[in-house]
Amino acid sequence: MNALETTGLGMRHRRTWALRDCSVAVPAGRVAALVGPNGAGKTTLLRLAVGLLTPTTGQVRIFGRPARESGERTAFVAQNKPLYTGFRVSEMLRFGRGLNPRWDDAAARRRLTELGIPLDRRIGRLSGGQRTQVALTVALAKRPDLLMLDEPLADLDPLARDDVARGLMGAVAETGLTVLLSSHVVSELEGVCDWLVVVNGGRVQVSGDIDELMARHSLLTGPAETADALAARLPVVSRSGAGRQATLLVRDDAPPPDPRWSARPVTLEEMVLAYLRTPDAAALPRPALSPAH
Ligand SMILES: Nc1ncnc2c1ncn2[C@@H]1O[C@H](COP(=O)(O)OP(=O)(O)OP(=O)(O)O)[C@@H](O)[C@H]1O
Repeated sequence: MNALETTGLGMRHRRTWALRDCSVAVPAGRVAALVGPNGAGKTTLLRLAVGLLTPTTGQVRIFGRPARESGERTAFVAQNKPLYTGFRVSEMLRFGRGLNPRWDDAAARRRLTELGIPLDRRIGRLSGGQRTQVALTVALAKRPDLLMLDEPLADLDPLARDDVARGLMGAVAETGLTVLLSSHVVSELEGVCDWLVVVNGGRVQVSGDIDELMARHSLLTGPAETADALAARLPVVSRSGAGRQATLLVRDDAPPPDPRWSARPVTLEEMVLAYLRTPDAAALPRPALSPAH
């Protein structure tokens, strides 16, 4: 079962396509990273998925049902962490309890106590990391099956990022929910996320299991004068290097056919950057979508 599935999804604002022909699937139980440069369409995809925007083309399904019917099954933490800064944390919880029939107040209080966040403190007086944790706690207390977060790690120091990432992973382990989070900080997604979606210029470039994707890519280094000949024989994603040495990031796990070249595994960041530098490259075919609805 896919937690999120989009087919031919597009969103146009007047003449600008914020997202085009986007077909992706995030299987249930995954922690998926949504990565792309500024203006790539990440927020648009999340807002469409949560039903806050109506698509211009295509459709979104949440656990097999149209997004607008998913209601209580999804929770969304927007980029600007929409918390009422004048509220105390306890008032925020009371507010959430009143609005959400599935609200788990005991779990929310327990989580905040464990994090050392005082319930009587006003939201506006919390640090950025604490505010993110409160927004995350409120979202988790709704007991969603699919939690979507727009840039939850932005504006946080490394320690706070690590705390937030651990908090998310703990929640996934405890409840089995699916998470989709957008981020610019690719290096910090390693070990947190197990599914990757890359969007660039409104289009999907990559969608798949992170371990499988990394196993299928390698970084080749060798003499620059032979790079053209090698590149003609291999699916090259991006090319770099200066002087006499060239580096090719290829979508291939076989040893290089030229003994003057050496190969090593890619890191997640290298792979993502290679795609972002080459907007025409794509690691698709896409993951299997469920049969046409
Ligand atoms: N309401 C709108 N009206 C016009 N254009 C919009 C609107 N919302 C988004 N866009 C455009 O659509 C594109 C995608 O925007 P989106 O916010 O989805 O990108 P993003 O990947 O989340 O970017 P960032 O990483 O900077 O947050 C951008 O070019 C943006 O300017």
